[in-house]
Amino acid sequence: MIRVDDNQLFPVFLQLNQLHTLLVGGGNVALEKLTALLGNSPKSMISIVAKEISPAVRNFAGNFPGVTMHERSFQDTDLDLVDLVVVAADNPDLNAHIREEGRKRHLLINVADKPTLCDFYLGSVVKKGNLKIGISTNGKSPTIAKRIKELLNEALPEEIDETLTYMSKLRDLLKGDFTDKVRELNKHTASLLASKEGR
Ligand SMILES: C[C@@]1(CC(=O)O)C2=NC(=C\c3[nH]c(c(CCC(=O)O)c3CC(=O)O)Cc3[nH]c(c(CC(=O)O)c3CCC(=O)O)/C=C3\N/C(=C\2)[C@@H](CCC(=O)O)[C@]3(C)CC(=O)O)/[C@H]1CCC(=O)O
Ligand SMILES: NC(=O)c1ccc[n+]([C@@H]2O[C@H](COP(=O)([O-])OP(=O)(O)OC[C@H]3O[C@@H](n4cnc5c(N)ncnc54)[C@H](O)[C@@H]3O)[C@@H](O)[C@H]2O)c1
Repeated sequence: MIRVDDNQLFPVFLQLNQLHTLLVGGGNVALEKLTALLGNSPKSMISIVAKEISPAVRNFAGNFPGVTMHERSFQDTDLDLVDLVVVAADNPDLNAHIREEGRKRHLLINVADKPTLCDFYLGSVVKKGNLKIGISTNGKSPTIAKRIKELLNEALPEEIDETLTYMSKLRDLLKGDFTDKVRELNKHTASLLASKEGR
């Protein structure tokens, strides 16, 4: 049986465009994390620090005005002006050092593919307009997270975004107190579950 307390992750959705992220490393894994960060938040402010920045990272990052690149070794002062840190370097001692220095500054840190060094994990993401679903397997299998993403991507219609926009407009139009509005909004969405209830 699954014990719920084994899964301690608390999901949040960050406004990365309002935060400053440091990415340490400029190789393949850095490119993957950069793609995930900018794919979701193209206006992110990201500083990349790496001894070597690959042409692929350079080309991709060049499309985003919020990204700055610094081709040199990491230094502790890189942590001074940031809110979040993602480490994708190929040096375990450096990972441990950044984690230690980051903790001193109360920063949240992700060390790519090293769950024990992470304060937060990146997740698989399903996006349909305003709808965004983050998927985590509690670090057990990112491959399964990716498959569930593919499944949900196929199952959810693109029109779901129109429904969200309609509901947002409807909420603004509704009169009455909070309870009245919630009752009305629930009435309007009941049909979304009708096929399930009809079974
Ligand atoms: C979701 C996604 C987001 C992203 O990276 O953007 C992500 N990994 C993705 C893909 C992926 N990564 C790996 C594989 C192949 C192997 C496999 O599946 O095991 C695949 C699949 C593929 O590439 O097809 C390798 C891997 N990853 C981790 C380990 C270490 C370990 O497990 O101990 C190893 C083994 C390294 C080795 O063997 O050396 C660890 C982490 N990877 C996480 C996130 C966090 C947990 C998320 C969760 O709770 O589920 C966590 C804990 C930390 C973090 O990195 O944040 C992204 C999906 C992209 C998509 O949606 O398409
Ligand atoms: N490539 C993969 O598919 C993969 C899969 C799982 C795990 N990993 C692990 O992830 C890590 C990164 O992998 P990668 O393929 O991106 O490696 P990589 O060699 O392509 O990139 C490593 C990056 O770290 C930078 N770096 C190293 N020391 C630095 C320092 N002191 N300051 C600043 N930058 C520094 C390098 O310049 C380089 O840009 C490795 O530990 C690897 O074992 C890689």
